[in-house]
Amino acid sequence: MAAAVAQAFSSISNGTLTPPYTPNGTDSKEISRSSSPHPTITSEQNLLRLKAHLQNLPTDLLKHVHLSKIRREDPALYFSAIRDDLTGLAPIVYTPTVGEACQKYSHIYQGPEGLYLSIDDKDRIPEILAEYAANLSTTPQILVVTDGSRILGLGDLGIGGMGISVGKLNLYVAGGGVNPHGTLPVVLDMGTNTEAIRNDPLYIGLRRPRASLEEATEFMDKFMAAASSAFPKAVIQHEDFYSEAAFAFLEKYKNQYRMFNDDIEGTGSVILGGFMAAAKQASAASGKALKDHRVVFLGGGSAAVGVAKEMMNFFRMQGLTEDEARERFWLIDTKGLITSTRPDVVSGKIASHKKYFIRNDTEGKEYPSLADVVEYVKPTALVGLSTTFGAFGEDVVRRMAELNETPIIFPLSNPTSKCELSFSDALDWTNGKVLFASGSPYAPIERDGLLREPGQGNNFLVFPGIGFGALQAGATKVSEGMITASAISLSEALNDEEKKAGLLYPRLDRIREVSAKVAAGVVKKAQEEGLDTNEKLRGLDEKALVEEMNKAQWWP
Ligand SMILES: NC(=O)C1=CN([C@@H]2O[C@H](COP(=O)(O)OP(=O)(O)OC[C@H]3O[C@@H](n4cnc5c(N)ncnc54)[C@H](OP(=O)(O)O)[C@@H]3O)[C@@H](O)[C@H]2O)C=CC1
Ligand SMILES: CC(=O)C(=O)O
Ligand SMILES: [Mg+2]
Repeated sequence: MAAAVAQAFSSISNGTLTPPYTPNGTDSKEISRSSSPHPTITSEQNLLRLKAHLQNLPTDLLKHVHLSKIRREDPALYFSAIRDDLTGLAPIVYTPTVGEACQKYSHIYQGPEGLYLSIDDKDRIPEILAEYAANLSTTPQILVVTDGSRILGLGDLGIGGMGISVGKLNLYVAGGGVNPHGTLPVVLDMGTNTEAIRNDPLYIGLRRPRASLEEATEFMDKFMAAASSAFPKAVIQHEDFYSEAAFAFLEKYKNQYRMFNDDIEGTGSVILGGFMAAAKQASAASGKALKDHRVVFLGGGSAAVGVAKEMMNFFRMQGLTEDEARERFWLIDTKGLITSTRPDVVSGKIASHKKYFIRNDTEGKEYPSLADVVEYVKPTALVGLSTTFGAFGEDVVRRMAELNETPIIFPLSNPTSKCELSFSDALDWTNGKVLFASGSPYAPIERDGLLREPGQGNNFLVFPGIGFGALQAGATKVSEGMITASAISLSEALNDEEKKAGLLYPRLDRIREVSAKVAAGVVKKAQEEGLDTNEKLRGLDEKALVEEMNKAQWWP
């Protein structure tokens, strides 16, 4: 079938639109059968062989490339390997290695992995998607779409952003239990502003500067309408759009389509969930009321603003008003603390998404550096979403430990090469007192006879459950309430052993269980808000909903 579809597509495509992709290998059964040279070779042997081969490959990028090939040829084998060792393979198929894979996408390209749509084809998007849908044997349920403009903290990688759409969908399958044949990675090629990429002879995307937001919006309008019409039940996840576009698209489409933005909302959810656990531990140690936590953010982009807004719910739960909750946050960008007296704020040039968190209480004084802000605010928590490696320096981290019994420090920028603070420095500079979560994984460290396990504050703990829950509920949209419900479900997913070990997040090897709980929370909220259409799930209590989510999960 794939060949037939490819042919159908090549007849209407040009430019960078590649032939249609069979989502994560729609025709995998056929491929597996024909690629097996002898009928006595078992799937167990194939799995053992894959694991042995991976161990012999010298770099994580080579492992990533090999696994990508396996995923296209034999998804069941690929997802069996991930099922057996998610903790070991997540850093290969996802952050940090996926960042390098996106940077080198055109160099390691082995064939289409998803749907590549070029802005040059924007007037034919409805036709292209309708034909694509008509030729698929399985209907996509989850689409992850990027324009490649802000891939992790690595900047504008153009068409290389396809790697992130693929990586996220692998986690939808491995972590959330979505059927791989129901996943569709999409990249919208709108050019790239990274000149070195445009000049690379191997680059497979459009060699033009990135489209303006106005032109991009015209393209997105067509894509969102056509994708929702071709796949009316699918959930569309927006991923790694540069901050201005991310907010503009979320605002425009959130009430119109079944979509959410992972960087703004998924990250908001996962950090709210982890902060709930961290704040409780910190308050138990210090005696400080939960409502009195103070949070400083390094970064004022889509992730920082999205997380700060979602974290406000923590303070609302403590009884604060919206204004009082907002007062618990201080955001810093490259120009320092965002204050009402800063020249770019006074002149009105500040990006609109930052305006909500402008501080009006600094009496004309500016605080240009993180150290200045920490001294001024005396925060209980520090969150890094600045894309700046090592930005949480020794002085600042030591000061946090002087100010707090157990400082909460979340350096969340990805990949590891952009992370604000390593786990070992965090432990050393706080004398082991830190409550830590990073965006990309760090290994546990033994300290004072105890094994210290870092948290991984990464949206992959929630987006599979958000998408799966919205899908199962048949939700008409993904509401803010559903996002907050996902955070609460995540915070309630810690088991007794994990709580005793002081973890902020459930262990990765329980991700399927956790995703089912997150999805159930999302379904429940959709029902409460009257946004669900799946009548079969109505009237079920939380336990029954979790069971339904478990039952609906696909296993390799
Ligand atoms: N852990 C997770 O689950 C997630 C992590 N992330 C990570 O968050 C990071 C940021 O993403 P996003 O918000 O979309 O990106 P942006 O590039 O839009 O935002 C980065 C922000 O950091 C500020 N900044 C950059 N350098 C410094 C510095 N030296 N000091 C102070 N501020 C600085 C920028 O300031 P200015 O505005 O002045 O340019 C900007 O506000 C990425 O690395 C991404 O991988 C994102 C989503 C999820
Ligand atoms: C994790 C993620 O979504 C990001 O770093 O952009
Ligand atoms: Mg992202």
